[in-house]
Amino acid sequence: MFVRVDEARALLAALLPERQVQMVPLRSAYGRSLAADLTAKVSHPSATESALDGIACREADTLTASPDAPVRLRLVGESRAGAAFTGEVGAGEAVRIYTGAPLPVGADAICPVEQLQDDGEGVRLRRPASPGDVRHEGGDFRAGETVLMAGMRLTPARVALAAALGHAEVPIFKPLKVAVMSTGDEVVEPGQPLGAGQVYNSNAYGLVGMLEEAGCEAVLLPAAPDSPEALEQALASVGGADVLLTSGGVSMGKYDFVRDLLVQQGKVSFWKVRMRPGGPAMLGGWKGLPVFGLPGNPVSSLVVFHVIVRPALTGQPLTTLRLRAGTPFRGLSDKTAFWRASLRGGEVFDYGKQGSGVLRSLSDAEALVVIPEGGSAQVGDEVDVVLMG
Ligand SMILES: Nc1nc2c(c(=O)[nH]1)N[C@H]1C(S)=C(S)[C@@H](COP(=O)(O)OP(=O)(O)OC[C@H]3O[C@@H](n4cnc5c(N)ncnc54)[C@H](O)[C@@H]3O)O[C@H]1N2
Ligand code: MOO
Repeated sequence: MFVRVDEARALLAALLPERQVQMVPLRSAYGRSLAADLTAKVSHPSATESALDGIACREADTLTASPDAPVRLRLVGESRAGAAFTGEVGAGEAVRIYTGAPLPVGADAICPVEQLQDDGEGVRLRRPASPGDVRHEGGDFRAGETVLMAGMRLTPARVALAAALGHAEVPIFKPLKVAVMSTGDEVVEPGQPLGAGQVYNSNAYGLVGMLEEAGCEAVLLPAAPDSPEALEQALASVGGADVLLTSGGVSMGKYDFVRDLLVQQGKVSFWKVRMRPGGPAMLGGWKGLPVFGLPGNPVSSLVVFHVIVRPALTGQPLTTLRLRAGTPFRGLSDKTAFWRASLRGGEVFDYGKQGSGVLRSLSDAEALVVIPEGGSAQVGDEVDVVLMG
């Protein structure tokens, strides 16, 4: 079955097990997906407070203040974080105040120290005090408000927000356990000598990194040689993974045994996706284990992971931007093209070397330009751009 990119994503998502939920301490929450909405236990700010170091006073008293005609107010006390001023600020009065300290009753505006002349008992304001420098109770969020939604990825900022909401632990979807296995007689581990016709196993290391970025538990398996028996043995030893990613052995060659094994002994959900690079990708199952066969070419394997596997594993859609093309991008009549591209000055430029073996391009190019089937783009046209992390 020859499927579109969105169909491939949906078919993979449908083979994944139902996600289990677990509570984790905030320290371990980064990168995970939130399994339930999070509600604020407190308001932030918890009280109306000052955004600056200066004085709190009544705005109305200070409207005429200027460098040439400063307004003088009498100091009646101090408000600092943890020790609020308990009196009331009356007309012509001011209270020294610090960033984050509660605004005293009666005051409605702040004037920063930079605009004050202090004579010990009073202050002269060179400009009117500003109500905009008051931070209102609950201005950020209110107790009881739902602030973080189920399904959101916990970025560092969202972990910080969960802490501010008052949660010490958060419910997350248990990470999927994803095994990675390269295949091919020519594939050699880095650190070993490289013989004629051999290649270092780069795919597995890129994939493990991308899985960890996607919040999955990655299991790196030894590379399997090109023999049906060895491959079958390797698959039988996978045990415990929610899904297996293989690289290599899915194309038309005589030694493409991943494809053969799934066709002969397993189930094939699809073989080939209407995309370039990465067309020969396949999805199937072997004895209950979902197997996603990534193409061996290094660029193909990482691009297919990025645009199909990652969104399916995380449930997060692929984020695309609209940017202007700085170079033309050709299209393909029957495939979506994902061309490696560089970003400069708000425009996107063809990286040039689009061969699927040019691993360097993945390091140099920050983005993929998506040209839909039958489309193309000229200089100045807006195109969809996928950022590569
Ligand atoms: N006659 C055809 N030949 C090919 C077609 C086709 O449609 N007709 N498709 C081409 C496309 S597109 C791709 S992509 C590749 C995919 O092939 P396989 O998935 O079978 O991958 P291999 O043949 O095993 O390897 C391809 C290439 O990648 C290198 N490789 C493999 N594994 C790794 C690894 N772990 N790390 C680094 N590099 C790896 C391998 O040495 C080969 O150079 O098929 C085309 N052929
Ligand atoms: O997917 Mo192949 O990547 O076009 O070389």
